[in-house]
Amino acid sequence: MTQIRGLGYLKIQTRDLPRWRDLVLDGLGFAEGSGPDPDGLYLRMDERRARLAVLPGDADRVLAVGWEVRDQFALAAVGRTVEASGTPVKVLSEAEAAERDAEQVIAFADPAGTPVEVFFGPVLDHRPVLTGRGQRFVTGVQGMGHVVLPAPAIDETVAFYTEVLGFLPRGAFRPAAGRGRAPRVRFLGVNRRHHSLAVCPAPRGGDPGLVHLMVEVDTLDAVGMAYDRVRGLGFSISSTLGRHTNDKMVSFYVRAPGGWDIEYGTDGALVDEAYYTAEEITSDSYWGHDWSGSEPLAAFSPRP
Ligand SMILES: Cc1ccc(O)c(O)c1CC[C@@H]1C(=O)CC[C@]2(C)C(=O)CC[C@@H]12
Ligand SMILES: [Fe+2]
Repeated sequence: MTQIRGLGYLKIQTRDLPRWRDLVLDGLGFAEGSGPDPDGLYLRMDERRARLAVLPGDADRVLAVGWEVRDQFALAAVGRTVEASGTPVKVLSEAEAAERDAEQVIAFADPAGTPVEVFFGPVLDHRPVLTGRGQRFVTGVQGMGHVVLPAPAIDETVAFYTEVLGFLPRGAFRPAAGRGRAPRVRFLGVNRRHHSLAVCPAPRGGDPGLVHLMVEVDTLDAVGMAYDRVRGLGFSISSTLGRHTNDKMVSFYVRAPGGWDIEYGTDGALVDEAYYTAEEITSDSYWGHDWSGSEPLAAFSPRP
């Protein structure tokens, strides 16, 4: 069994912070929090100080995917296992951990080059979470949501997450275009959320290093209102509303500055490990999820 309990936080860098503010505050109704960088944008979804941190910079890229473990013993165990696999692990200083609102943090890169952090002891903010539409984000024991990472060497990356970090296989998808040849998108889970991570075959690594971040809210109305609002703000809809066949989530995808998406969904299923077996889906959705209007994802485009 894995030590990892869920997706804890995501830290990214952007060249267009004002547009990010519009998207996540006005559009998607995240609550504004605070953090160490006075110029940074810190977003709350629950009692955590910041689940999503958006920092200004000269490139659009992921700075850290933060995975949460129970305590210092679990963190030490993960650190030892990752080191033993031949991946160098950095133990962050107390100041660096405090900057992340955690008691202790370790950092390393996965085989695709994604900056990974594992932490325990998140600092809480007990003030009410004033979301834009009064929606509640579905977090708690399911973690913050899921991330989809591009991986040029997908097998090696999946092996790292499953064999070293202990993520559980939660099925696969082979997009129809390349059936029989295309490598599978692989879904991986650590809790009852169907997937906390998916690894997507991509021609290259590098920036932005993300395909999408999925966050879940408690009602379909909140999803519909966010859909209307981001369109009103002029954001590009990468995929229309639809229901996925594996996690049963009803969601849409909106393009964020930087060439990757935020998936905003509701009604995700809960996996019961007592009965679950990993399956291969042959369609991403029962209905909807029309990607035909999507601008190309940076992760799948040639480097400019
Ligand atoms: C198939 C699927 C199920 C549940 C999800 O949360 C989810 O994001 C997906 C992936 C959707 C979709 C896909 O599978 C084919 C490759 C796609 C189009 C991408 O390039 C980004 C989203 C991916
Ligand atoms: Fe997703």
